[in-house]
Amino acid sequence: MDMLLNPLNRRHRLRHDIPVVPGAFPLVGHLPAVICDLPRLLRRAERTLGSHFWLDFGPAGHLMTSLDPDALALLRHKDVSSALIEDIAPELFGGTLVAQDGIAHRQARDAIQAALLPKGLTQAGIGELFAPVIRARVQRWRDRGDVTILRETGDLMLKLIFSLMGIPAQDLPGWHRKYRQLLQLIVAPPVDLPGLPLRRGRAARDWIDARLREFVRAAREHASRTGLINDMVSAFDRSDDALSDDVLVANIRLLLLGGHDTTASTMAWMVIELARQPGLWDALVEEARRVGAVPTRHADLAQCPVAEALFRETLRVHPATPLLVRRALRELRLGQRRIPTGTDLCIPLLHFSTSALLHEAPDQFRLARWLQRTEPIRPVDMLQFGTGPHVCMGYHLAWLELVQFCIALALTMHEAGVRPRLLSGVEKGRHYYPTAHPSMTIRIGFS
Ligand code: HEM
Repeated sequence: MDMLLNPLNRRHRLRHDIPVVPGAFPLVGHLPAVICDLPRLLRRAERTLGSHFWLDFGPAGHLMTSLDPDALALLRHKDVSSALIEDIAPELFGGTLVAQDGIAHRQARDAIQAALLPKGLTQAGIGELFAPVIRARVQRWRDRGDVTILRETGDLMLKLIFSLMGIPAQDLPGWHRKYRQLLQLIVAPPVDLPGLPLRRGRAARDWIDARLREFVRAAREHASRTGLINDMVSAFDRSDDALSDDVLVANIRLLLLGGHDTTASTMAWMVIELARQPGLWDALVEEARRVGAVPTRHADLAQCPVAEALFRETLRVHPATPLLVRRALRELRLGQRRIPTGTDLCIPLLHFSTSALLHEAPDQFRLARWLQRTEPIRPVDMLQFGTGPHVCMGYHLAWLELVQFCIALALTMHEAGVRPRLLSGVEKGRHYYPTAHPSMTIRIGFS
C-alpha cells in the first residue's frame, strides 16, 4: 500500500531554503503518514529531498525535521526550548516540567529526580511492590492461553504506575476510566461541547488533579510515610523557592502519563519479539532459571544481562517516543544550514535509533550488541530516552519493571511448559505518533 499522502499536492516548495515534503493534506498536513508510516516517510524524504525538510504536523504547524546526527546536539543547546510541547498539547502538558526550560525546569526536576533514581526506588521498595503484581498478571495470561498483548500490557502498566502513586486497589476502576478520558485530550478537536472529547478530557483531568491534591495533603499530614508522592512532596516543600501545589500536581500527573504508554508499548514489543524469535525465548528462559526469582532491587539487575539486552534492543528497534519537538530561540546553525529564530524543530529519535551511522547492522535485532559490549552505556545507546536536560526521568524505573517483567514471564511460562507464539501479523496497524506502539489487535498465544 502507498503512503497516506495527498496525491493532489505534488508541488515542490521551499521554506527558508529548505524543501517542504509534498503530499500534505489540508488541516491535517502529513499527520496521517506520520502516524501510520513514519519510517517510510522519513526514508522517502531523505532519498528525494536530503537530510533537512519540513513536515506539516497539521494543527501544530510545520516542523523542520533533521536527519543529520548533529541535530541531536540541539537537545542540549541552551537556545533551544521545550515550550513547543505546551503549544502542541496545552491541556496535558501545560505547567509541567517537560515543557519548561532553564531554572523553572531544573527546580521542578530536582524535586522529583531522587525518588526515581535507583537509590530512591530501592528505599521506597518499588521492586518488591511490583514483583507480585507482574507475576499475578502473567499467571493470568498463562491460564487464559492467549491475550491481546497491547491491551494487557497497557492495563498492567497502569496498575503498576497507580500502585507507585499509592492509589488504593479498590479505587483503580474509577482511576482507569478517568485516565482513559484524560488521554483523549491528546487527539481532541478544539470544540468544547458536552459529550465531546475535549469536555470529557478536561473533566477527567480536573477529577484526577483533585484527587492528587488530596494525596499531597495526606502526604503532608503523614510526612513520615514513604512512597513516591511523599518523597516528591517533601522534596518540593524543601526546595529553596517552594513551588506551588499546582506545579506539584501537574508534575505528578506528568509521571502518570510519561510512565504508562511508553513502557506498555515496549513491553508489548518484547513479547512480540520473544514470540517470533524462539532463540531469544530460550536464552531468556535459561537466564530466568539461573536467577530463579524476579529481581526486586537495581543491584540485582546485573544478574539478568539477557533481559537487560532485550530491554535495550527492543527499544532501539521500536523506540516508544519516535520524535522530539523543540523551538529555536535564536538563529542556529546545523552543519551548513541556517535555522531562523522561532523555527519549530522535529528530531526523529526513531531515525537515529535505527541509523547505520550509529549502529552496526541497524535493521537486525541482535542481543549480542549489548551482551558482548565492553564499554559502558553511552548517551547515544539510550537515545530512546532523549538526551540533555530533559533526558527521561523514568529510565531506571522502566529498566527495573521491564527486566522484572521478562523474568516473571519466562519463569511462569516455562514452569507450565509453554512459550509465547504469535497468532497474528505484526506489520499492519502500527502507530508512530504521538507515541509509537504495535497494533492494538496483535494476539499472543501461550502453548
Ligand atoms: C520505555 C519507557 C520510556 C521511554 C522510551 C521514555 C522516553 C522519554 C523521552 C524520549 C523523554 C524526553 C522528552 C523530551 O526531551 O522532550 C522522556 C522524558 C520524561 N519521562 Fe520518560 N520514557 C519512558 C518511561 C518513563 C517512566 C516510567 C517515567 C516515570 C514514571 C517517565 C517520566 C518521564 C518524565 C517526567 C520526563 C520529562 C523529563 C524532563 O522534561 O525533564 N518516563 N521520556
